Amino acid sequence: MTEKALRLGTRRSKLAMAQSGQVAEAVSQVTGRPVELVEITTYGDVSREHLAQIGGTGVFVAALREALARGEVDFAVHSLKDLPTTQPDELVVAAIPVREDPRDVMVTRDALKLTDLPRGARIGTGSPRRMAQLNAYARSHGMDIETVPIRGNVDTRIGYVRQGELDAVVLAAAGMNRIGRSDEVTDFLSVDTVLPAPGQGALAIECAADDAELIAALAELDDPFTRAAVTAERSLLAALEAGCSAPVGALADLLADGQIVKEMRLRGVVGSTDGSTLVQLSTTGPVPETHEAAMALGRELATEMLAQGAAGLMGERAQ
Ligand SMILES: NCc1[nH]cc(CCC(=O)O)c1CC(=O)O
Repeated sequence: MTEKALRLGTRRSKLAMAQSGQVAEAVSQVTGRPVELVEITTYGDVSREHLAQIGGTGVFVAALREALARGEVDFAVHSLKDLPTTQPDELVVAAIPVREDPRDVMVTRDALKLTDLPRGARIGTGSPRRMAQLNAYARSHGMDIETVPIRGNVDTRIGYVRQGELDAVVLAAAGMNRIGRSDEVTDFLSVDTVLPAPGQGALAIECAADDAELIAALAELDDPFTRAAVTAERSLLAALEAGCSAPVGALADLLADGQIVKEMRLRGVVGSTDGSTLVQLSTTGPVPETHEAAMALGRELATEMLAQGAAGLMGERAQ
């Protein structure tokens, strides 16, 4: 007897379809049930032009959440970095699987590395976080670059390089991996150069808070270390009172002594998009074993960053 299929609500973009497809397989394995993809078309998908005006990736998350709340689908997969830090009561993030590569990468013309880009190189990115850190790096390394605000999906962004309009574009390694285009990456940016967005590379699997059976099954896909890390990163973001378009980077990782995990380190950065000012701090503590402990790690670092002037850098937006 075959069990009734679980319905996974997904956007139809290449990235969304790729990550939903991968999670569908894993969920099918742990539940023993088939998983059916249900495409949710959002206003943002229909009109890219309007997306900038109606507020970025939040609209996609909102549409999926509405479908979940209406019971049209059983669960949804989000890129954690696009997920608002506030959690609606009726929904729960039932699993955060092991994180992919959190780094940002570049696709450049002639396969150049960041350090080899010529004077006046034009680097496309719509992210104030990426702009701030690339411009700060250029300033401190005597480089002359220009960050150019761009938008669009992976194809559009890489297209600017292929067509010769830009020398480089910045993307997330995880996205490139998930859509099977990591071979086009020409430089992996060190997190010391560009700290990724809070939650970058991680996925959130969300379902209704009262679906106890599904929550229990999805819990098998949860990675507690990834969950602790992204919780700390997102707590930092929330405590800075910043949104997903703020110039904030955060990355938590484990410090190990040989095989033995000792501590969790949380790094944070906020900057002005021209790179003239960066507030960059890190803190280290015991690996958080509870949600509250992970939240506290993020709040502590935020307090220190605010004391060093982070608040004044938060208002900036991509032009
Ligand atoms: N803002 C768009 C977005 N949201 C999630 C990813 C892929 C990486 C991830 O899952 O963290 C991307 C693409 C990018 O930033 O290049």
